[in-house]
Amino acid sequence: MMGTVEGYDEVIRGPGGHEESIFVSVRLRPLDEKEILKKDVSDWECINDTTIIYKNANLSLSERSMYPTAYTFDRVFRSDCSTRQVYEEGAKEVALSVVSGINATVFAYGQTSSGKTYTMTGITEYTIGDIYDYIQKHREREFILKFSAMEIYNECVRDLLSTDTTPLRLLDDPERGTIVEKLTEEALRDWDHVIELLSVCEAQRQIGETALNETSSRSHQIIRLTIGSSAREFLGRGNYSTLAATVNFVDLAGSERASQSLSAGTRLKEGCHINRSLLTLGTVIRKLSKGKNGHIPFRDSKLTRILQSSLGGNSRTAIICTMSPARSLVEQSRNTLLFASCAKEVTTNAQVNVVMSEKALVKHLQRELARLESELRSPGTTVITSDYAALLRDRDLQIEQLEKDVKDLILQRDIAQSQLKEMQKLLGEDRNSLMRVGLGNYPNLRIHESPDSEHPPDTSSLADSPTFSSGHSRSSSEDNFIRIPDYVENFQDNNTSPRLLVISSSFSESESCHEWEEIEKRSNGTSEDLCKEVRCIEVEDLSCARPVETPFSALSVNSSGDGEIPELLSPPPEKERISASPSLNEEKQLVSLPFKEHVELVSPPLKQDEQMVSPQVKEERELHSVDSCNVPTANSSPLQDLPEDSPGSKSLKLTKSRSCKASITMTNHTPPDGTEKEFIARPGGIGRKLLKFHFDVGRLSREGSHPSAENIVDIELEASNEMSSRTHNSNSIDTCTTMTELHHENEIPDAPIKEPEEKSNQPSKNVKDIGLDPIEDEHKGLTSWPTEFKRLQKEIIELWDACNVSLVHRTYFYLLFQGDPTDAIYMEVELRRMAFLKDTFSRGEKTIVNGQTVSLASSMKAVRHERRMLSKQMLKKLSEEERQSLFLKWGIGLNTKLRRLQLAHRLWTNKEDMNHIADSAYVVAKLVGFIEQGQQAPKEMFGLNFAPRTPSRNYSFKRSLISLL
Ligand SMILES: Nc1ncnc2c1ncn2[C@@H]1O[C@H](COP(=O)(O)OP(=O)(O)OP(=O)(O)O)[C@@H](O)[C@H]1O
Repeated sequence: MMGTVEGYDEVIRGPGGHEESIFVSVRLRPLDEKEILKKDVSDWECINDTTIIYKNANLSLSERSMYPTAYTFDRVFRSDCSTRQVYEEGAKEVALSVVSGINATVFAYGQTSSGKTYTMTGITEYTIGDIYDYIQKHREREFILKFSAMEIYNECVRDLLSTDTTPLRLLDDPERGTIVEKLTEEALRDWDHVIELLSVCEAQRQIGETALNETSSRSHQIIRLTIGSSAREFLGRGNYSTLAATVNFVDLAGSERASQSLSAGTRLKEGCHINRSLLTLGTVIRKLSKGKNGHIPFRDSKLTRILQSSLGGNSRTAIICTMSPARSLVEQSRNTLLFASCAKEVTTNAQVNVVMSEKALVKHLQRELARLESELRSPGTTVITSDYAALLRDRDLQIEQLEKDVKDLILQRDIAQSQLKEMQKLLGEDRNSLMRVGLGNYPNLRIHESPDSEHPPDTSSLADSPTFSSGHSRSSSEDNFIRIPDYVENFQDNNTSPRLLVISSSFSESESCHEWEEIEKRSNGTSEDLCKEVRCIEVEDLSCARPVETPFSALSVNSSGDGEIPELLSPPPEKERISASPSLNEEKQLVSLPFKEHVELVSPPLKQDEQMVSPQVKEERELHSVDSCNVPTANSSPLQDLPEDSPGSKSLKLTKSRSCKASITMTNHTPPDGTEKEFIARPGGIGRKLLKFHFDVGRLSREGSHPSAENIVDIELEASNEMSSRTHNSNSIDTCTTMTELHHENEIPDAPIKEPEEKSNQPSKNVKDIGLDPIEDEHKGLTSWPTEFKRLQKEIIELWDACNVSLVHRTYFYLLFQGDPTDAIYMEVELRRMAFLKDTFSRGEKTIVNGQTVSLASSMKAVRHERRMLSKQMLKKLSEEERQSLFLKWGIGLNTKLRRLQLAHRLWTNKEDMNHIADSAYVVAKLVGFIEQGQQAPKEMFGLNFAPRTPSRNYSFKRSLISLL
């Protein structure tokens, strides 16, 4: 693992790192002359080595009850303690870790004039002195010491060893953390050189007189010593290794209030900046003290950025809080102690940093490899260490998680199968039913027949129909077909992780097509390679719909992208049709999932769910089924008379959808060898499990009264670990079934959970059967959808954050998926994709997203760029008033520099706070014009594409955003 030692490129953190609390001590200084003159009294007393108390006898009862009177720390120092003692007992151990290759930080915090500089000056000198002593005593090693110093003044970083006052930039290095660009580093020659450099720093440091301290330090000062050491006997041999670490001595500026220091003008401005930095430091410490899980705003100030690793990362840290004993400063002193109390709870995880020469690295890796190999070869002889046990536990957890995933997918597949069965039933009963629901009137509708259909289409009956005219060619119908690029990328991984491939989506809007073409060009794929012709059907509206016995209208569609003219509505060929049985033996399993806004339809229970249907509904269905082949009219739908709350009482409505298509395909396919049996019988044998989840949804659309064929969403998911794979060209969809959406206004499908074992014995559940009865569902152990949604949403947000996903993507996804039960699949798909991405990044690997190679570092960079783009948009998209109110709301000073950039940098940063997420989404949506247009991207695009697909007409911005990914 890489460490963060400035000046060293490749630092390996050795073992032995452990969590350790920051060492916190408090130093009380004596009353100073001014305080004595003002007849101030000393109200604080260190009653032992660890406790300091407030001893004001005049304290009112309410004050006593409000504040603690005793505070305990690792060490407290009385006012008569020398700085040497403070160093020895409060900082030495931490500071000298640096000679052993462990980063260290010592900093002083406290109100102005409390003795921070007084203390830190001594600590710095004592430490460096001891380091030289150590070097003297360890002749067997060669040491290199480098000295640098900086100050943060008014939120600008200045090099204290240079006369150039140009602010230095902070750079983020994914491996080394925050780096101060161009900071001078002097190689130390000897002790005199140290003293010389320290006095240069002192002279350079911004000092300004305040009412409380004539030589008040107005800046935060960081003196940094980097020490590298190597054993002399290996030097020059090429296989040496070096211990490398830095120690920071941080003298913070005074945290006085502007009123107290009577600051005005420049001093007041300084106070604001100092306080902002200190405020952020306080917030960071407070948040860290509660754990490192939430968002820690290190980036909100230069100080916390630079000190990030010292405050919770790879560093040992000691904080000395200095305070005056004066009664008049009691409030400040309490604040200091509060800060110190929080700091006590913060832990860091320092590790030994080892820099290896290439040769040494190779040797080290060879040794490591040999060790691992021998462990693998003889696990029995290897002592079952706690590491090994932990590894096993991890594996178990992974297996558990995978089993859960498999169950979820099986359930989703079952649901889809049952829906598909309904469709097939519809097709089987009446292949021309779609004609009767009005499709014959749509001149632009074309439907593909699967080439190897067992039921060749009877084109004669349709030959004259413009709807099914075989005279259409793709090129002549561009306006009605969407060309969908198949950004199918094989995320081929080792055989322990599922393969995911993917991903395409598109809008029906022509601009979106252009956008796709743009992206296609960028990804070096030809349109032919990437695009797929989509054939969809569309049903005009409710008035055209007939009451049907199944919840779907279904068509077989050949979407192989071969340009063949669609010929006929036909059921899919037997071997490729989804079976209603839960068997996994089919080559592919097509699963339709409900999409809202598309179809609202009569949804009588599936056949296998018959027993779940109330007798009343059954009776009514029987009554109406007689008429099911007739073209209905709005007022002739017999089902309209059904009671509102009966399961089949919803009317069929096929409405417009935007174009969409998406494909997620796992590349391994189940060999038809009964693997599923194993899979079903041995859920624990995850390595041999295969799950295919083919999801294909054709979305129906219309243009006025003449809908155009637009959509197919095809998602095929397959998870396989050990299966021998045969390559599947995901660009071609062998047989797809276009489905309409099942959307029940009142019947909310809940999160599907079902044991795989049950599926062979029990009828598949239709979406509508799940979640209707929360109490019953609870009995069955089903999670309620709202709870599940929140969980998924939170997980996704966390993964976005971890993977540095585009903010625009997050925003669209967040705004589109607000908890509708039919969103479950999108949430699931997004979750999986992000988990995959995170996993890939965590292994330090790159992957390909939309034709571009993406790594953790590049995604980080892209998000930074995106933030800059967003900040630029603020001028265009937000009025002055809106901007100001946002700055205020987001705690950004109205006069601070780079306000817009600051705002952009705060967007989507606090993944714990859902209000923050909602606000961020709102701001981003506003900036990219999403809100303006009142348009929503089709949800399906998210199934499947990582890149933002803004429906915005602001192409240049949109493109630049997309190009960020
Ligand atoms: N423990 C101490 N014993 C004696 N004198 C002290 C002690 N601590 C501080 N002083 C004196 O108090 C004064 C203020 O100290 P110092 O400048 O270190 O405060 P500071 O906290 O760094 O203030 P600022 O934040 O304004 O820079 C100095 O004159 C210093 O000599």
